[in-house]
Amino acid sequence: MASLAAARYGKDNVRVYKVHRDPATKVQTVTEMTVCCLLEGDVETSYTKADNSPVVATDTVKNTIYILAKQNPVNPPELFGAILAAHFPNKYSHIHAAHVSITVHRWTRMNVDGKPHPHSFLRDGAETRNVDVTFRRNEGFTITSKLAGLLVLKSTGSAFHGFHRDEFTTLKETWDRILSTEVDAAWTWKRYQTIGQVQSDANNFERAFDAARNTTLKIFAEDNSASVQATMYKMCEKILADVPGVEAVEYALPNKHYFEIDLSWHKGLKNTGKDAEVYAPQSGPNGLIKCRVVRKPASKL
Ligand SMILES: O=c1[nH]c(=O)c2[nH]c(=O)[nH]c2[nH]1
Repeated sequence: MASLAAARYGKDNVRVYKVHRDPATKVQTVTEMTVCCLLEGDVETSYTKADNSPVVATDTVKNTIYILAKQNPVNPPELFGAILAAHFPNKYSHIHAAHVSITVHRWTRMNVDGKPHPHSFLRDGAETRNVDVTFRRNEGFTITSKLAGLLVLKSTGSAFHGFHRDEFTTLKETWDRILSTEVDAAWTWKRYQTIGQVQSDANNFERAFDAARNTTLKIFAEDNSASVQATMYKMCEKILADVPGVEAVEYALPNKHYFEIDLSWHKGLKNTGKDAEVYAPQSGPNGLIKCRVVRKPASKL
């Protein structure tokens, strides 16, 4: 006997663009995002009995994303995600939860002749701002904000020594190495009960994103890194200290290796250790270091 243990369905890869035109200044502002919206509820018979009657079609989900984007602000994405997620359980009594994931793509305003251009933008990097919002009837909203795909490199100021050694170990200790990673950072907010509560934190979502990005860059650049682990923990600590509404911070950092190349075979060329200048960037394998940091429970004393 089989039984349906979990099910959710909806539309993925819904691409949406929205423009805001300021009539007074004629300045236009654009947002481009990719949305995934999955529903959960009393839809079991659609899987087990080929009964489509409870299915809010995924095409309807896509239409709803467009309509709600027209009728509501799409910024901050945390708020739009919450509006969208709440819509489905509020409209359909047999839908109990909605999971919305939004990827916001960069369109950075162009500077032309030193002045911000009113309606022209550039894609300055693959970095995205993402959110995951789940709304469950009677439970409220869980919101995780993310920064993804931020590629960074430092050419010194990173070491890795004192690690465990045994008969499987070949890695040499280093006191000066290249450190490069593509930052994936996520911070989870305290639970919200109402859209009003999410709305009143709108500025905090914007500030938190800027703080998380600035903290990531500043600590990456300034930390005399003992390891990816030690550096990422400092980033998590700082974000928790700076953003009171955040309960947990997570990072996933690939360690993108740059190998020294011994060129001594060519006329004794010195290119290792302190003489290393030409390196071989590696596509893989790469280290992958993850952590999740939460606030310490308050002492009972
Ligand atoms: O910062 C690092 N952490 C590791 O765990 C590790 N392992 C490794 O081979 N190089 C590195 N670098």
